[in-house]
Amino acid sequence: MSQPIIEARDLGIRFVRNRRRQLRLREMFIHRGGRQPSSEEFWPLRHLTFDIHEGEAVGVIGKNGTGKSTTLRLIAGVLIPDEGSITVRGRVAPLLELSAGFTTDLTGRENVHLVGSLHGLSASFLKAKFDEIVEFAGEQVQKAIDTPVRHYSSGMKVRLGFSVISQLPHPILLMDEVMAVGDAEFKAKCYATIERLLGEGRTMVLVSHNEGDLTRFCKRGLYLNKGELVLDGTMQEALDAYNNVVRT
Ligand SMILES: Nc1ncnc2c1ncn2[C@@H]1O[C@H](COP(=O)(O)OP(=O)(O)OP(=O)(O)O)[C@@H](O)[C@H]1O
Repeated sequence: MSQPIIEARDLGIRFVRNRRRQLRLREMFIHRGGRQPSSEEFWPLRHLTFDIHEGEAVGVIGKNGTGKSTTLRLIAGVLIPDEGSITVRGRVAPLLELSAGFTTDLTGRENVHLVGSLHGLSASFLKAKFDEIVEFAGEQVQKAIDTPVRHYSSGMKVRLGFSVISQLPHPILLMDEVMAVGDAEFKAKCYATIERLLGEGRTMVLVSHNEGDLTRFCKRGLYLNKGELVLDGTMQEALDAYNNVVRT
């Protein structure tokens, strides 16, 4: 078998949670002029080992705050691990959080060009595809394309983000709760695009709380709990394990 396209080995990352913001008024008086309260380190993810092969669609499930988005950010290279390693053999098209990394003071039009070029799309390609990208994002975005993105709704940002990112030729697609904010029309467009991209042999890692979306696209599932990979099996096995814990 060929080498995995994504290879995580004993992967871990440490974050610092600064306690200062959580101090109560009384505690602030106690600490006044004295030693600053210490920051608290924690591991949102630790000891993660998995391989993902080219063409696989893998769903990631787990309660809120269990490290799903952090896993995607590590794969995207936005975060650097403190332990272990993550090897990614191919370029990544990331659709993380609500947008594709838009600059909110720039207009939709400017962001399409900026984000597209940051991901390696040429100016001539973007010019040729611009109308298609905006049309895919829908009528509301079309009307607001020369308005700063800070005035866009969450749904509008995701629509435009998905529209740009789905144009990338990169072999790996990362998606974090993309369909959750879209309306029915956008979901249908997303489904068709994802099916096309998977049909082309792309690899996808999908974070979602929607069982329908996960089972629709992913044969394989990773179930994370408290920053640990509890189960790496079929999507249904991962969902069953997650639901057993949630219901007890
Ligand atoms: N930059 C950061 N600094 C400190 N803590 C962070 C940072 N980013 C995330 N965290 C914390 O790390 C933990 C894991 O967060 P993560 O966003 O990966 O969870 P998640 O499983 O994607 O959650 P959700 O389902 O709510 O999206 C949480 O406790 C979160 O508060």
